Amino acid sequence: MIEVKHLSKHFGTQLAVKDLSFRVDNGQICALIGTSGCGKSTTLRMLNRLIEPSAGEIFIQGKNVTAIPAEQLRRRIGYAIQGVGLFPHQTIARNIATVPRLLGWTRADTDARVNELLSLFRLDPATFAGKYPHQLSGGEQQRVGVARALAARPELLLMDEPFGALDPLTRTHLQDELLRIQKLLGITIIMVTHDLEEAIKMADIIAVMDKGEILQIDSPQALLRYPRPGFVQNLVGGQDRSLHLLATQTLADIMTPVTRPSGPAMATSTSLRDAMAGLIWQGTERLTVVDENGLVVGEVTLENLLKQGARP
Ligand SMILES: Nc1ncnc2c1ncn2[C@@H]1O[C@H](COP(=O)(O)OP(=O)(O)OP(=O)(O)O)[C@@H](O)[C@H]1O
Repeated sequence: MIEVKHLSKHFGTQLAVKDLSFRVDNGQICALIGTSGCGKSTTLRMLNRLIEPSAGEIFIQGKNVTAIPAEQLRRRIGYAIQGVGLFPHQTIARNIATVPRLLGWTRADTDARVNELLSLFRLDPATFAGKYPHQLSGGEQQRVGVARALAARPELLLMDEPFGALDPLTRTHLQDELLRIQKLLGITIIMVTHDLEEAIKMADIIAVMDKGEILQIDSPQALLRYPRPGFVQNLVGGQDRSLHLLATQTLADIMTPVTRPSGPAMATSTSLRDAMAGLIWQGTERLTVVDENGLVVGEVTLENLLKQGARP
């Protein structure tokens, strides 16, 4: 668990981050979202002490991190940034091995970890380990950047717009990959984004920041249903708010249990947004929900879907 209490940062006379307090439980993903210059990156960089706070405290698993030497702390916290920052003259394997090598892992343990991470990110070790960063696509490089951040099994992963520079398809794909890996490893993630859709898809809790302050911190659904008037409402209140709301739930959340099929089959994990698109596309008003073995477990009607996306 990571807890931040009254965290502030001055740059000269400018107060870039003002009295932030929040908490992220183990295994959760927290997204910091807000307009450019609102203090997201500064907040993230104070968590691993790349920037020293002007005031406030940070606790990781109940321990005040100011008591931990910054170097040691950074090795316990993974950090992945937009544009990756891979070392251009080192192979992919060596890039990923950076922190394990600093920590003095044995060659065998380091090699095994590199192979494990490459496989986890669906990059064939035999093909990729010996390549150099410039020989990889942007999406592949970004995966290596995240793999490197995870190499020493950190308890916390900080990500600063990790998918910012990618095309929408690659971006969606990498978001799915990261969610899969995060579930597998149970790691805690704090990510900076300026993309509401990304925050809704990835995060358990979203902190909306403006001018150095957190204006609201809530689950995606609560944020969309009950945004605070003003900045937050403007951020989430566009015409696609109903679609965002639908994206926060899956068929498993709203299905009526049945055992007989009554329409096109969709998996329990399908988001209501995708289900709605599927029904519109197929021109039908009822769908069948199936589990991972293809067994019928429920049904959902278009009427029911519409209610979920309606104004609260
Ligand atoms: N090292 C620094 N020295 C002086 N001012 C800084 C420094 N780093 C950030 N700032 C200022 O602090 C404010 C917050 O910057 P920060 O990078 O945290 O914003 P951000 O929300 O991450 O923005 P973006 O989305 O554009 O990256 C900005 O006004 C910025 O100009």
